[in-house]
Amino acid sequence: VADITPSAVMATDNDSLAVKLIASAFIAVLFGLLCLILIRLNLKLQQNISQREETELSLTKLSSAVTNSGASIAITNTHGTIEYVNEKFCELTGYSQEYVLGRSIDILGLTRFPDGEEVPTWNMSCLRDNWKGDLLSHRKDGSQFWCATTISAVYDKYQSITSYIVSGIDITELKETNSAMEQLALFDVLTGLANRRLFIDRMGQSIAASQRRNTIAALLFLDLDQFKRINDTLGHDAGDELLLIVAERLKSCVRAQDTVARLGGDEFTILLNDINDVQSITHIANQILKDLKEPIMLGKHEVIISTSIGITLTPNDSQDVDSLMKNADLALYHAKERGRDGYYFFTEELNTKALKLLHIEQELRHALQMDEFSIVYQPQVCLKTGSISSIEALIRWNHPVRGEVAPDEFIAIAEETGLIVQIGEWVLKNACMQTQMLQQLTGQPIRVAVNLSSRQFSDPNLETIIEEVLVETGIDPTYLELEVTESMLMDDIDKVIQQLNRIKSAGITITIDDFGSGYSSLSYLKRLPVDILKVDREFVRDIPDDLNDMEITSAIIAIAHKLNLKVIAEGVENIDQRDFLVINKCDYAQGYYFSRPLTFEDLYSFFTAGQLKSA
Ligand SMILES: Nc1nc2c(ncn2[C@@H]2O[C@@H]3COP(=O)(O)O[C@H]4[C@@H](O)[C@H](n5cnc6c(=O)[nH]c(N)nc65)O[C@@H]4COP(=O)(O)O[C@H]3[C@H]2O)c(=O)[nH]1
Repeated sequence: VADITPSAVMATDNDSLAVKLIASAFIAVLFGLLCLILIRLNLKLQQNISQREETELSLTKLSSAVTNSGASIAITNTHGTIEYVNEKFCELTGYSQEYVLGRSIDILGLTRFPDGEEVPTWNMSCLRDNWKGDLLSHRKDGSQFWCATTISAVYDKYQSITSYIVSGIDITELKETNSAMEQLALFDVLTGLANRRLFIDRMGQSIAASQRRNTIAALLFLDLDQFKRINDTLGHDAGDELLLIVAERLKSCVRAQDTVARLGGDEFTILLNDINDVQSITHIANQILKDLKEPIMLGKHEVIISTSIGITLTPNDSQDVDSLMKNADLALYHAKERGRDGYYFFTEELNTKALKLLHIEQELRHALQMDEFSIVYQPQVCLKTGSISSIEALIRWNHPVRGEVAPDEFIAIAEETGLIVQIGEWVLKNACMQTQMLQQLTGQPIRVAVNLSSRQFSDPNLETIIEEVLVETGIDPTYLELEVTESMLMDDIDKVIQQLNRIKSAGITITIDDFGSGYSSLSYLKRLPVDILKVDREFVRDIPDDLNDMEITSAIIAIAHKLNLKVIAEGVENIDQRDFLVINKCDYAQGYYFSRPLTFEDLYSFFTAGQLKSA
């Protein structure tokens, strides 16, 4: 039975209030906790949202960077199957996205040049590291382009490759510019043959290879014998065409492993590699000589050329590029000296001769600087009057150690080295100056004869030099005589005639020296504007013992007179020779019989004392 007394009722009310209070407190705590959790959850959620937003933003940025990148980008799986390409890829390759997705990256036909190394295979682990290189790739239309490519592997958290990113930039233009520059730097523009730089580089390789493989390499220097004449007469275009034809013919004479180069002008060089015997070289040299002699059509003109070849071998002659070049040049020079249209192998004797030549050349240069040259004069006598008609200037070299050196010992070397041009100018100037002085001292109209060498005669500055000397020394041109030899006049007769005419028009006398010793052709003699013929010493020497010489001498005198030319005989040593010349109406004579060559001082005394033997 329930206690329903008032006190009992009051107690019951108090208990339920307490319970209620506790319950409400509990609920409040619970609610508070819930709120806290909710707040924290909300915070976390907000954090996540902003993180996600950030990630999304950076993904958008990245994707936009990839999509709009100036580089072509493709993403493939580990087998090279394309999963993504950007716009630039489509622009560069000509493929649409739809076409390439799901296809292999091999559609680009990526290959690697020039070393021939192939692009790494896609499914191989060799791509762990990034790969960079230039690839020759193919567009959809088949055209090729050079691509500077980077292939990077993408890894997952377990360090396994999940995909590859292939990015590339078109560098075709750059490659083309580079190869054009390389072409210019290493190849001859006209013929497309190797130029000097490339040839020297190849020589270095050949020298090394011949040592390694125990074989011979041969270096051939070629010089076209008539190139200058063809260039001068038919013009430079014809000359260029000729060089192109020669280049083709030379290439056809050699094997694939050989190098043909053009060093400049008409200088060609050939490098023959892996030669086992010298016969193979002579065989090729003969083939070149034969092939180059085949007629060549230059416009309407058919020309026939020949060549001279100098050959040197490595390792036999040298293993040094410079020495081999010098050797081949020397051998070429010798081949030309021996009469052109032939080949000559370098020998050690050639080298010794060249070294000697070099030494004398240095000495001659020094002699010019140190004033070691002087001039002696040999009187030339008029056989009719017995008076001195002129004097011949003859150079002497007063060597500080060797004493007086005769011109026969150094003129040829000076000629060979080209120094004769400077030496000849020195003689011309000093001979004119001293003759002018002699004229003033003696009051006599003395003419001076100066020898011209062939190099001087073909020097384009000769006429200017003569003019300058005439002005500088003040000598009247009618007192200057120039002695040229027959061989100098043979080269290009029409040009020579014009040149002689110009010199003669100034009033200068022209004499053909050593007449009879060379080619002596009467037909050309008739055309040449010369004044005097000088009978070579050889014909005078054996007069009166040698009947032949006497007949030749008298014939030369007669012919010269028929052509209205004067005659002078040189090397007159005795009275019999003089008498013979007088009887045969020779105009002038020169020789020890009248006087030896004299120094300027002796010549002056000679004039003043009248020591001349009666002519
Ligand atoms: N046996 C003999 N010889 C005689 C007689 N009379 C003169 N001689 C020599 O014969 C040479 C004549 O000169 P050349 O025929 O022009 O021959 C010259 C000339 O070709 C060349 N030469 C000399 N001086 C010069 C020069 O200034 N310039 C050039 N380019 N050549 C020169 O050197 C050659 C030799 O000159 P040199 O030794 O001075 O020799 C001179 C002279 O000394 C004689 O009666 N008997």
